[in-house]
Amino acid sequence: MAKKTIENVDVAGKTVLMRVDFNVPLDDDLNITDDRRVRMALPSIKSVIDRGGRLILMSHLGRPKGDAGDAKFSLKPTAACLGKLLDQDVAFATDTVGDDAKAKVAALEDGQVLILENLRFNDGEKKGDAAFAGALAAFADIYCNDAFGTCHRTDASMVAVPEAMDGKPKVVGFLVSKEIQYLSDAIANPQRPFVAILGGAKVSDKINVINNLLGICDKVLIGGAMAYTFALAQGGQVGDSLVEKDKVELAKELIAKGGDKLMLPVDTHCGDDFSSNCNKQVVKAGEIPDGFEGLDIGPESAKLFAETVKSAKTVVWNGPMGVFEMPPFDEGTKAVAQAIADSDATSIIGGGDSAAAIQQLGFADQVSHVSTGGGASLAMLEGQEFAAVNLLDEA
Ligand SMILES: Nc1ncnc2c1ncn2[C@@H]1O[C@H](COP(=O)(O)OP(=O)(O)OP(=O)(O)O)[C@@H](O)[C@H]1O
Ligand SMILES: O=C(O)[C@H](O)COP(=O)(O)O
Repeated sequence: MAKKTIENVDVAGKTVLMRVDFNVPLDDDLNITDDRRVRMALPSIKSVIDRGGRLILMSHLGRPKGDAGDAKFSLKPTAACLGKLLDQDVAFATDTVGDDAKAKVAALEDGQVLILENLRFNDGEKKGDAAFAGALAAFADIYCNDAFGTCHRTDASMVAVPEAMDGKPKVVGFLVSKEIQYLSDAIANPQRPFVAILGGAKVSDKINVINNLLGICDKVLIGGAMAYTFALAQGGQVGDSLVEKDKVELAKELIAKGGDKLMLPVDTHCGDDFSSNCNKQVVKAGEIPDGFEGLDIGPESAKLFAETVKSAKTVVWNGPMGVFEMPPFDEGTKAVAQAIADSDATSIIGGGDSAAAIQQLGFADQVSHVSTGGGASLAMLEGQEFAAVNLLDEA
């Protein structure tokens, strides 16, 4: 069902409390190493301030545990980053619902922006605490959720805060709206052939995604380390590869359920050490010798996967095909990314690492949509519904 968006509400002279996902990576000097999540929230932010609204942004950063105030979890660098992107001052409150936040909210003028400190510095955020939510809700006239990466969470700012703003407008931002449009439409109304490519480290992270997509897709291609658990399930030899022995039975069930739909690698690029300059060899899938570990899909698999992608009308990709951070084991991931970039299919890239890979390889502009959500995009591909979105106003 379509949700009311931020552009559907009159914000002039009003205070908007917007949940964003500014959970950005920081280096040791607290520089933001990838500001994509801040940039992707700009359309909603601008929509409010350009129409004379007063904007309070709230987010979490990382998973602080009892270390409130620790600079490595502070949202302060995002205020400077956003200020540069907007070319205007962005105020920063050193707390969430304390004296500094209250004073800065009261001082906000039309067209100005304030960022509150990390919501998770307050225990109430993860607990969904009503008093904490009530204090945040009291700041504003309008609630907006533009935090796609956090939509699968039921933290206070995602659920209890909009619930506490009963009677006031509760809307989605442009980013959440766009992400849902791509990720849920791909599943509900895919143009066929619909091909999913799943990789990454663990089968256990993606069991529900594989299960759900096997019911919807025409082909599900499996790469990454999780392919070795499937190889083991087929009675193959996996040498020293990363495997999840307790998931072998489940892999057998998925192989049986998938039939021809499930495509596993036919060869493996392996090495005798987890490093770029190890001794390498390409072997048939399930024939990895002792002393070697699988680090990428092999060239035959890359070709097969690329051909399958070429014939697709919809492609969803989550998780790299190998250890793409360590050349030459980035070749399988590159081949798949290149095939997606070359294809005319609607292409959706989900997951933190696949998004990073497509960016790193320079193909981000040649795909239809790169999700800002890791866990949230997986949850959508599993077919989950989000309480944080369901409770917002209908259009
Ligand atoms: N054959 C392999 N052996 C060991 N590690 C591998 C292998 N193939 C892929 N990986 C690693 O898996 C990691 C990515 O897996 P992950 O499941 O986290 O992917 P993702 O879903 O795209 O990302 P995220 O979890 O951040 O959303 C990468 O760091 C990559 O190096
Ligand atoms: O990076 C993410 O996936 C989101 O910001 C959610 O973070 P979380 O997994 O710590 O809730």
